[in-house]
Amino acid sequence: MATGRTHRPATRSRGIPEATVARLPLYLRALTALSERSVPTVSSEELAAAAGVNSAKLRKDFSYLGSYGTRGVGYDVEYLVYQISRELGLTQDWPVVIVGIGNLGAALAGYGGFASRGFRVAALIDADPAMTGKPVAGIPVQHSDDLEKIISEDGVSIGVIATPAGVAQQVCDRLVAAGVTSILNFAPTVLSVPDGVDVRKVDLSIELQILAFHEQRKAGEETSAEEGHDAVAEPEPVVVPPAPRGTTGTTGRKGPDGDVPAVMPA
Ligand SMILES: NC(=O)c1ccc[n+]([C@@H]2O[C@H](COP(=O)([O-])OP(=O)(O)OC[C@H]3O[C@@H](n4cnc5c(N)ncnc54)[C@H](O)[C@@H]3O)[C@@H](O)[C@H]2O)c1
Repeated sequence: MATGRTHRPATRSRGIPEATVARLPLYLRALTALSERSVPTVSSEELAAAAGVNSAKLRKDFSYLGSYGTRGVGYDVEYLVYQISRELGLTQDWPVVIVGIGNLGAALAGYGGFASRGFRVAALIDADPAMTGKPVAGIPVQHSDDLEKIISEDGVSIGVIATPAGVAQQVCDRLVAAGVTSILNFAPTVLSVPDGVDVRKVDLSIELQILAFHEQRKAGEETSAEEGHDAVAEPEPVVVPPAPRGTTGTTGRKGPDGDVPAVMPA
């Protein structure tokens, strides 16, 4: 079933760059917080700071949405919430299935942030017969034998994989064959999917490893400062050219605002 990795162009069909798409949820989160405080307008600088993005980049991103704000007033918060939600496809309900209802799957099932962002947990699926029928976060778990039936009946296009790594590819293949075209993978394995299927991977241990790298670096800098001599000279940075269009870069670590840094340590 799996025929290879998905390669997506760096620009979506409607002309919005992938890096901009990756920042839209950051703007939306900041705008939603403003909306909840009934703040009517926001300047690009304030919103950029709240989203952790540079303000020139924010203005460029919003220009793709056709949103330019009003000089001296800023952006209308409610209208931007609507525009970004519409762009991200969040003005419609997305049924989601979670496969693998162990520690992680159960925690995800109970996560209120899905529903509030337009993702309805349509079904919880697990291979363990002892789990079948048991309610988790108020939803009865269904057996994985019925996966295909559940996907087609609920018109599900997004699947979350929270199974052990060893079965994740097989689960992924079944989800895709049943009609799922977007997968959020928590299992620590690389999934192969046919063209037209998007996979996003979440791995908290990788994030921790990156933090460990920075901690180690900070500790090294402090030791050098305490010893009263200059830190060991950093090697010259190597300038990494941007990946060619149409490829999925894997070497660059994404910054918080979705950028792949152009300069990486040697
Ligand atoms: N991405 C992250 O940051 C992160 C964090 C924690 C755990 N994980 C990963 O998430 C996965 C689940 O972790 P966990 O602690 O919940 O494990 P767990 O053992 O508690 O749960 C796994 C569940 O998957 C079910 N399962 C097994 N094979 C299945 C199949 N073929 N179809 C459907 N269900 C199946 C099991 O019955 C079990 O209920 C693991 O791969 C783990 O490494 C990732």
